[in-house]
Amino acid sequence: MTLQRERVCIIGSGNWGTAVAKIIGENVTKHSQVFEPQVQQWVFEEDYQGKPLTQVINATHENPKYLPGIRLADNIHAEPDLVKACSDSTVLVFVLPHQFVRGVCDDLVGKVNPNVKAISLVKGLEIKPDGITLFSEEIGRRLQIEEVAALSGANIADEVAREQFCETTIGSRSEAHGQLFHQLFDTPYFRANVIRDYVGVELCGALKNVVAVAAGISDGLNYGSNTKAALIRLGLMEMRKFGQTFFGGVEDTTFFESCGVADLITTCAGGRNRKVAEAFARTGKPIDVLERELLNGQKLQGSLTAIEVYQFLSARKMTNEFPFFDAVYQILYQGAPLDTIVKL
Ligand SMILES: NC(=O)C1=CN([C@@H]2O[C@H](COP(=O)(O)OP(=O)(O)OC[C@H]3O[C@@H](n4cnc5c(N)ncnc54)[C@H](O)[C@@H]3O)[C@@H](O)[C@H]2O)C=CC1
Ligand SMILES: O=C(CO)COP(=O)(O)O
Repeated sequence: MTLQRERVCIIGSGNWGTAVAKIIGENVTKHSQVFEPQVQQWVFEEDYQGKPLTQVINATHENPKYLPGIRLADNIHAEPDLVKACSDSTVLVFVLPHQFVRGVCDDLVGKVNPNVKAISLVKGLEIKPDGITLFSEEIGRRLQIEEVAALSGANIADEVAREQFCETTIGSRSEAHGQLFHQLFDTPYFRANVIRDYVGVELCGALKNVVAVAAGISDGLNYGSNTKAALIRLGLMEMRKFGQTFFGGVEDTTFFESCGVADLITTCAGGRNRKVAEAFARTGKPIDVLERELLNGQKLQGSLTAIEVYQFLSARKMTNEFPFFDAVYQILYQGAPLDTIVKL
């Protein structure tokens, strides 16, 4: 009997999506008894210097818009048609800015095999005033996929792409899926640890972005390392409280994984949320203007998550129980003084 090999599709091709494509392209070749060699990558099509980006990627094996200077394996095929990219696949890797997940899922309803295995690398939460959902659960519910896993960690994409050692955390309810995703992602320079607490993995990945905004504001005020460390600690406590209050089962040990305290440290030191928040503090320009000016099409997650968390808490009259998250929102969007962040 010959076992069916897994066919992988990566949904997304930004900075992280491209770094992950590099890892996946190499790992499917390494584990050739488990995975088909060809990997599809859905690319949100755009013009790059007069040519479609997918054409450029397929010709040069590089995504010069979102991860310049990094070569992808030849087995990565950039595909502009979402349904075509996914329809034949048995493994789906969602790696999109969180504001686009809803639209992508809308386009995929009824188009993917229900036995497909899926993992979300999205750092954000599906928050509406009336409720809060993890993207793994939202993707699973919308596309009728069982037990969608999550991956999150201290993983600044450019550093991972340059093969600088780091760790990551995979949260999977299913042990078998956890093992499969370990084979798909783990490398000597990107060490993956599989745990069961997918809820904690995703919550950390989403909420640390709001803390990174606070860290950027602190940098913009020329405060030093002590202040940033204090903000990281205060933010971490509030992340934990948010998990305990709205998601009973988050385990404290998850905060000690790469997705927890390690991601807070790296994002608050070198991430995009930090960088744009620092510019906000220095210039006073609106965040969306700075995002366009500084990120060349890459997207912020923390400033949006700050609004979503605020609206969610506000609808429950609970903003005063989460003063850190409230302060970030008030500074970014309500004109509160920048140093509100150190007067909690
Ligand atoms: N960049 C990083 O260092 C890391 C990012 N992440 C997370 O990975 C997720 C994806 O982020 P990146 O790959 O960095 O993306 P990015 O922010 O670098 O790029 C934005 C992406 O969105 C696409 N896009 C634009 N409009 C769209 C639309 N209407 N529909 C669908 N896609 C559209 C663009 O083509 C581009 O691929 C985010 O949740 C992020 O927080 C996680 C770890 C590291
Ligand atoms: O999630 C990240 C690193 O783990 C990247 O954070 P930024 O989106 O702030 O760059």
